[in-house]
Amino acid sequence: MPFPPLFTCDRLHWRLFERYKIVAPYSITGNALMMNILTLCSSLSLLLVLALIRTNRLRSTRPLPPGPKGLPLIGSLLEIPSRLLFLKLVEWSNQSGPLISYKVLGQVIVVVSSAKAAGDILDRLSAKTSDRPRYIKAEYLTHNMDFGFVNRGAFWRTQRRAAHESLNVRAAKDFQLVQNEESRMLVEGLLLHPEIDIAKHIYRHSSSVAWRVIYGHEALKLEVDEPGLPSDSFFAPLLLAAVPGGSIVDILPFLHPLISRSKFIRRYSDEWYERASAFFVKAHVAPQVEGMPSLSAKLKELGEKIGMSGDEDCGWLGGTLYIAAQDTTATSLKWFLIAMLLHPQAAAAVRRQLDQVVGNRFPTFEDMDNLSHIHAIIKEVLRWRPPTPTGVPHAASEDIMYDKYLIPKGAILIANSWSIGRDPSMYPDGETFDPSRFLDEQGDIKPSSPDSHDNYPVFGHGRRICVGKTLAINTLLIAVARLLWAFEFEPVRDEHGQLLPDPMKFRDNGLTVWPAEFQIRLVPRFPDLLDRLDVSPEEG
Ligand code: HEM
Repeated sequence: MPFPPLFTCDRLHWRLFERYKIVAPYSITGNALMMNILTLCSSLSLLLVLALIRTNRLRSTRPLPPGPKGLPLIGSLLEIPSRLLFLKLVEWSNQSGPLISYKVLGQVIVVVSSAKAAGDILDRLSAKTSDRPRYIKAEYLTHNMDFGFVNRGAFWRTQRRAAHESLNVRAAKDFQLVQNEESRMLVEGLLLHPEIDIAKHIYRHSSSVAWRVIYGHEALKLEVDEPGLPSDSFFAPLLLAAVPGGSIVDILPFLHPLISRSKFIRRYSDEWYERASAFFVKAHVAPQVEGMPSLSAKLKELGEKIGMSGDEDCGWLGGTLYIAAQDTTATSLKWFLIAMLLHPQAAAAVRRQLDQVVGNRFPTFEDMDNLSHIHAIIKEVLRWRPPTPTGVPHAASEDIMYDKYLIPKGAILIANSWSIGRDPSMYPDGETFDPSRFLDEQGDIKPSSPDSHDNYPVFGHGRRICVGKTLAINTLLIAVARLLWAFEFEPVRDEHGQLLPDPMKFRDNGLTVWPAEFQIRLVPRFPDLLDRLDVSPEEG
């Protein structure tokens, strides 16, 4: 059965199908096929008319920010890579400046690549720039239950407030107990099980912190997965769907009526939703470890007072946080290890401070005020290799005049945190990994620059700023301090010499970008390391 005309084997078809792994509608036959062709053709014509109207409307006002011209009507569709969008955005920003725009089928996408522009547009104008673009594929997957992907409205506000109640700077202190225990387990696991891939240790650690903080259950084990716990790859479709152009239905929204009516095409998303929903709700309602603080426990206690009483709402709030937390934290730790392999002098500088401040005992949260180098190294890792280099896109809810440009209502706004972290006015020589850029002459952390969010531009902006920022930083602080204290990191060698990772080799996981697989050898710094880890959770 041939494809409908739209899907003939041209470059566009190949790119779309190669990227989105769309199942060709081979099963559509006869009249149904004719109807679908007609629907598609009429929808396409409608879309082209809309694109023309939009283009003309914009031409009559101020210009859009500069950027690639693209082709008539389809804009830059063919220039957008199917993977690692951020590399293309960085290239265009380097050519055209800190505020650029491009179009895909009439949709305007504005990319913000300097700290000042991000501060002006995404922070100070956040009343107009904190919506999310519509993510149709994510809607199929989550049924609009993930508040990170929905527009501002009553549901977003209630969920965001409940998340903030449990994760703000003060509340996050309650979870240091979990972070202590988990970072100790990470070191112990790496020491006792060097045969297990380091990525698996890290994945267990970051997932387990999130799992315990959110649902209050026992720690996740390295070997035995929690029954029914979705693997990291399970969440990948959602992370992919949240990148602009990350799904075919978001590029060609006229397919939505067709897809939404076809149970056959939607069945994967529907099954995904059922499985995710069952898992999150079960995790929320199951009894928690007694006395353990957790988001679920708080929701059960406060319930209706904060408008969060239904198990589905509560389960999905936990699920939203779990998805947002585990992969971003694990990705940061992987980039940290790569940075340490490539820059052993930076690791040595931190260890000198660790040896002075904590000596032979296990570092604790109480040491953190005296460990400026640990803070600096985390800021630098997240600046140098932001785990979410294109952030989570915002949308403009009104026309905005910025500088001499128009950012039209409905434009998708991308905070290009890769380039913001290389903004020469704040981070000169941005390609170089140099944690000392954050330290003053006394070795203390320097006051942060304006619009830098405490030199953590990677956590986003405005009303949408990452709600788990403090939790994430605390998880990283204690894990990084303990890893550097416990081990020397060495590259693995083969007959040709050292196998050093290539920091420009990436694995695209949608919103997060991982380093390509790498190998590392961890050498304990103390012969009796295992005994030194034996601390009570309160001390630890
Ligand atoms: C290093 C780790 C992390 C990074 C780099 C990161 C980064 C981000 C970014 C860039 C955004 C989008 C902000 C914006 O739209 O301007 C975001 C949003 C979000 N983050 Fe994180 N995040 C991390 C850890 C966490 C953790 C640990 C949690 C939860 C426990 C979390 C929960 C969320 C949620 C729920 C949102 C959506 C907020 C909303 O739309 O209102 N994140 N994060």
